[in-house]
Amino acid sequence: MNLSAENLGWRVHGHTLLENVSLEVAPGQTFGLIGPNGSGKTTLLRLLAGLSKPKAGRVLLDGKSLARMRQRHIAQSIALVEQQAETTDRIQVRQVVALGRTPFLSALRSWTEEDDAIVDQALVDVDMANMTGRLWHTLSGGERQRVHIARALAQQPKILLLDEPTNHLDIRHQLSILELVRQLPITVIITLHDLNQAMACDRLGIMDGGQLVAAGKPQAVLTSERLQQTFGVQAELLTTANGERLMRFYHA
Ligand SMILES: Nc1ncnc2c1ncn2[C@@H]1O[C@H](COP(=O)(O)OP(=O)(O)OP(=O)(O)O)[C@@H](O)[C@H]1O
Repeated sequence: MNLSAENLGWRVHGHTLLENVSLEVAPGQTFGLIGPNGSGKTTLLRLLAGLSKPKAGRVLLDGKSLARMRQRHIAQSIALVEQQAETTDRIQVRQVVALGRTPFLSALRSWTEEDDAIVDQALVDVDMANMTGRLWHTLSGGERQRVHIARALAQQPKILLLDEPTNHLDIRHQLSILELVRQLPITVIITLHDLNQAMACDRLGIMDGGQLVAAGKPQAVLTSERLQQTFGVQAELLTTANGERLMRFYHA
């Protein structure tokens, strides 16, 4: 499924938080959104998910404006994992993940064994299958993060939007979530602060001061000029024994 944004703008109390942002993410691509704190990444993701209505421009899903689609219909295609998503206290892990199936249930379509299987698989995918009965409020920050990702996976979205999904995770779970995300045959837009991890995306978009200042192949957009201008750092390029390129950063 193709997701695109045309000239998106967003303002709060007279402050412009997003200005003239246009982008297109092709089906199956993993698009990394990077940029300094406060550059507008979360604001943009919320507009792309249809959770906030743009003050200017529009978001298109396979050419159709999100503004014309019902929330339930959007939720059947797009899942968003927010940074500080909260969930009611007395709810078990499996119930949280099962919420991902909500957009598909109705008076005519009740819960089936297939829904159970989808929820089970999502729990396995994020390595939470051994905690299904645990109450939400007893989970650590990283465990909560993984449960929220599982809920989004259970939604079986065609487009998955992830806002810093690795920020609470230990290094093993960071790597496995990023690997999982890259292997999903769906469109993924993911915000990341680790620029070396971002290099593994198919394409990157760089946000700076509410604008998308560059978009394209990682090596084409993460130039030393861009790192200096947008992130205020310099980078040294290192090559590992197996030929992988890594950046080491220091103050500009
Ligand atoms: N409701 C609001 N009212 C006023 N300012 C807001 C509001 N929401 C966001 N902002 C401001 O808009 C800017 C962009 O915020 P946003 O959360 O989109 O940035 P971000 O790139 O996701 O940052 P981070 O990397 O820190 O998560 C920030 O300066 C933030 O303080």
